[in-house]
Amino acid sequence: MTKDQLFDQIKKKESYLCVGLDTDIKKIPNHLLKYDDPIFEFNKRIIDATHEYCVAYKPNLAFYESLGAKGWESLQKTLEYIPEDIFTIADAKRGDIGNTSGLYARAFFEQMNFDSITIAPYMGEDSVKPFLSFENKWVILLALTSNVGSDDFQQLMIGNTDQHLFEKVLEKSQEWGGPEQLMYVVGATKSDMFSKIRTIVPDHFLLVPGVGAQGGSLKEVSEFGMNKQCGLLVNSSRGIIYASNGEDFWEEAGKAALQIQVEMKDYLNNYL
Ligand SMILES: O=c1ccn([C@@H]2O[C@H](COP(=O)(O)O)[C@@H](O)[C@H]2O)c(=O)[nH]1
Repeated sequence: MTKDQLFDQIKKKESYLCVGLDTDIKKIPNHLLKYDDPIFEFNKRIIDATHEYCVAYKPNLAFYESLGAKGWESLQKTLEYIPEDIFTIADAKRGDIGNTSGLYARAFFEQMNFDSITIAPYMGEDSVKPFLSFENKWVILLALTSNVGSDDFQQLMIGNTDQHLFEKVLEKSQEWGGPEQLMYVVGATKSDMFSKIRTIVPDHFLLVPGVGAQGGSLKEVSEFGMNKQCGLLVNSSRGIIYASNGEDFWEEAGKAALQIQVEMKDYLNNYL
């Protein structure tokens, strides 16, 4: 999916919501455990209930890989079930020396047909470039993450400059790819940094986790992070998929997604 096509979807659905498919076998309702593939059955119902209100789905690989071969199967089936016009993100946080990164890229872009993958930038250019050589596929580079530990490295000042390490990541990585194939992860819990980030990457999309369960503010992210093509994919995982753990879980997930979409519609009208 191209940047313009993603923006078209955002305008059509009046939404920049990404639903996180962090499907935990220990958290899904008991009645699904009778199925052969409970994870897929859960995801299928979540997708049915939320697809009208979101423009992206983001399965986090940890939830699938932790189940071994069966988890990979559930992931593949889930990916195939997601409607064609919805952007897909493999939240895998990969990155290694070049030849290894190339194989990770083939795993997620060829074996599986994800639109994008999250990548850790720590190993530098040769670890990221192999992911950028695939047409119509996106790299989403971790810049300023939502967790407390982002203080440890990402928010360190570099040498005698007034630049944080995450700002250097934003600046340097623009030599590797443009806004048509690179996005950045910026946590919703870091909304005070969005204005500064927009001065460095005015045109790129930002994937923003951290609203809902982590307490980030959708309003602040939208006010300070939106650009002329929206430029935001705001993720909520637990806040949507575990809105209820009863038999009605999918209905409640649909309502939780709708509630965010309605708020997003307002912000698109106000800030776009
Ligand atoms: O900085 C980051 C990067 C990734 N994540 C991931 O996003 C979701 C958030 O889930 P919630 O339940 O909405 O809190 C999850 O998959 C994280 O691993 C992040 O939170 N922060």
